[in-house]
Amino acid sequence: MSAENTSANYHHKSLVIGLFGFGVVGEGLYKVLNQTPSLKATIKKVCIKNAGKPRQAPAELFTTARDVLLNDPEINVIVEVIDDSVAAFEIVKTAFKNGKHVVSASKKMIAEHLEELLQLQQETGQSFLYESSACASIPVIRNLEEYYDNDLLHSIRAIVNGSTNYILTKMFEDKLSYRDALIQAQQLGFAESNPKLDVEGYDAVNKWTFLLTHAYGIITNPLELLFTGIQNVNAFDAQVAGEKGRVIRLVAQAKKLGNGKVAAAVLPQFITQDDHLSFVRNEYNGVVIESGFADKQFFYGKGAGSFPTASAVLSDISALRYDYKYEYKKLYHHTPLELTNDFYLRVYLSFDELAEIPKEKFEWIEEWHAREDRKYLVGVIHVRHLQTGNWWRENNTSLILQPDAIIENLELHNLKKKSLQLAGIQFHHQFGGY
Ligand SMILES: NC(=O)C1=CN([C@@H]2O[C@H](COP(=O)(O)OP(=O)(O)OC[C@H]3O[C@@H](n4cnc5c(N)ncnc54)[C@H](OP(=O)(O)O)[C@@H]3O)[C@@H](O)[C@H]2O)C=CC1
Ligand SMILES: N[C@@H](CC=O)C(=O)O
Repeated sequence: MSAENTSANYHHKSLVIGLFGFGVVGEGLYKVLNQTPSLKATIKKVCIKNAGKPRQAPAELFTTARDVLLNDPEINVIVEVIDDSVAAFEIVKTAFKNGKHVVSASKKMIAEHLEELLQLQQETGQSFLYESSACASIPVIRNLEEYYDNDLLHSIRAIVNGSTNYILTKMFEDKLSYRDALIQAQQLGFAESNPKLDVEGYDAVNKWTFLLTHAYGIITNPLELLFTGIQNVNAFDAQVAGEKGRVIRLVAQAKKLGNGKVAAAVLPQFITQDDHLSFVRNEYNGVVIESGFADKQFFYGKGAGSFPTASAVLSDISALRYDYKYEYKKLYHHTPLELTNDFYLRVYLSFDELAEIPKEKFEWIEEWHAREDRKYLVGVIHVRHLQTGNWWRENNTSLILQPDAIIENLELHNLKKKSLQLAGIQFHHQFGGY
């Protein structure tokens, strides 16, 4: 080991930080760092957008000129926690080119530019750490990166968005209206500046995009993945869930299929009481990993908010003291796995008018209920029928995955045969010979 690399030197490596953003996360980090003197990391300058805003920190710390931070040779770490993904990408690119390590919380920026960011990291050799952008306080990226071998990771199911989980909990446990629950999520600092990103599933799918890279070496674009948010989940769905002893959560999932490819989606799902995710309430996140020999493991922690997010940023800053970098092992050192859209989902669909549902797209329908106010069915459908159409998001239609939603081809044949035998007659009656 060279002189520079002794543990004593790691300990004394001084980190001089240029911080971008002083909102929920940035201010949280400022406070957390002030309480962690042992880290020997100091914020030299903070770049914000609006000079006139009152700040709980000395005025001389702030600037609106980004180059003051990016061109300062003493600053060796840029921490980027702003809410503008376009500006964030420019900041991160310049920071790399100027020889600075980067810690970021901007999941939208990371998901949309992952390939370019990977290339820049390779070209410049700088560290780029972004643990806080996935599940805030839960160290899921480092665990996926360091612990699980590609071959052993059978599946991951996770609640990765704190705001939607908070809204669902408040709506269905405390009977708060959707609007009031969202306002609370905003006031508590959980929601994105544009809350559409949370409630319509963009934030969760952004996170899932790069978690798939760390889990399976998959590089994809958020819009390639099948996703929606909680915008269509309604009181009727909650009532059906309650009758069956389930809760509804927005779940990101990925499963390695028998053919070695990975099925992935981010959709609302009914969660049974014995599922670890049923335990995840309010702004908490949870991750259930199923692997070859360990069986199930469950990670749980706060998925949004000032200090929980700042704690992950702090941990990334601390990791820079020993030059930690993600190795993207599944991408560079293993054979990366491929995403597939060739699988089936078992879904619940509630709607006003049956005429608006393309029944012919279903392989089969297992349940059908018509109530006074609304109707619902449970059936099995190929993913391509959801990816190529918007009908399941429109006309007040709500789609929620059944608990064991992903069905592979082989399994399908057996299930189909059995279900046709059991449900075929009833099915004909309900749909007039369909
Ligand atoms: N809140 C949370 O729980 C979590 C948030 N994140 C992510 O962290 C990031 C920050 O979120 P959050 O703190 O909640 O957002 P806030 O809206 O609370 O704060 C955003 C900050 O960014 C600053 N800003 C915006 N544009 C620029 C720019 N071009 N240059 C410099 N500063 C700029 C704003 O400046 P000004 O103060 O002048 O307006 C503000 O200080 C986002 O990417 C978010 O997705 C990640 C995990 C959890
Ligand atoms: N808006 C996000 C914040 C953390 O990533 C969420 O609600 O999860």
